[in-house]
Amino acid sequence: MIRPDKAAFRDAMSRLGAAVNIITTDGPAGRAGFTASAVCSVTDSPPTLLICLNRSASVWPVFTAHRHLCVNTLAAGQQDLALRFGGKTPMEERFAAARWNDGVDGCPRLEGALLSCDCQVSQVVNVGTHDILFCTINAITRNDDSHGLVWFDRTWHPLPGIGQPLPGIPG
Ligand SMILES: NC(=O)c1ccc[n+]([C@@H]2O[C@H](COP(=O)([O-])OP(=O)(O)OC[C@H]3O[C@@H](n4cnc5c(N)ncnc54)[C@H](O)[C@@H]3O)[C@@H](O)[C@H]2O)c1
Ligand SMILES: Cc1cc2c(cc1C)N(C[C@H](O)[C@H](O)[C@H](O)COP(=O)(O)O)c1[nH]c(=O)[nH]c(=O)c1N2
Repeated sequence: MIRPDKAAFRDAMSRLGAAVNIITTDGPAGRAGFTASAVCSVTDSPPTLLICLNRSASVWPVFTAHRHLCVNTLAAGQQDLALRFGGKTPMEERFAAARWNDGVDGCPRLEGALLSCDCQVSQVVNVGTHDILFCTINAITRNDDSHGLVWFDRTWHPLPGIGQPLPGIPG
């Protein structure tokens, strides 16, 4: 058994494979985006997901000022974007690395993403260092020709395409 200090907690969490997303927003406070793996389905009625955002992130004031955002789930081949949006890089350089379309609420939608969800923030709950943003989904854009991508054990793992099981594992 290991006492769950910060390092032990992170080591344990590194074993939870996760999709990685670029969360974007645009509006009066400007355009902003950050990388998030702490994204999760909450309920299908109404369609809701949650995002955990560290309140110390440079993007926090922008996401707090806006009520809309877009969750762009990275496809295999888009992993460089996760590092660009994962901190320290100036905002214009982050967005310059990819092509974007306007979502229904005006937030940047990533071209070629596995999935993009245009969302409205319905509720915010503070837990420790993070805000949990509960988001109602207004529109979904899917790209079924791309391959999935998982962050597991602090590195990338490409997945097969939609409807294609992993070799050796029955679907
Ligand atoms: N939820 C988050 O805020 C979160 C999640 C993943 C990564 N990150 C950040 O990305 C960078 C690279 O992360 P990594 O996965 O290579 O190694 P890491 O050792 O920093 O993190 C391992 C795992 O611990 C969890 N984690 C990390 N920082 C956290 C935080 N502040 N709050 C809650 N959970 C956290 C995540 O599940 C992460 O995959 C780090 O700076 C990390 O803080 C933050
Ligand atoms: C793979 C991966 C996954 C995550 C992150 C990073 C990386 C590389 N980061 C960190 C987050 O992207 C970073 O803090 C923001 O970009 C803000 O950085 P700046 O404060 O703008 O430099 C992150 N932050 C957060 O608040 N919630 C999350 O779920 C994640 N997940």
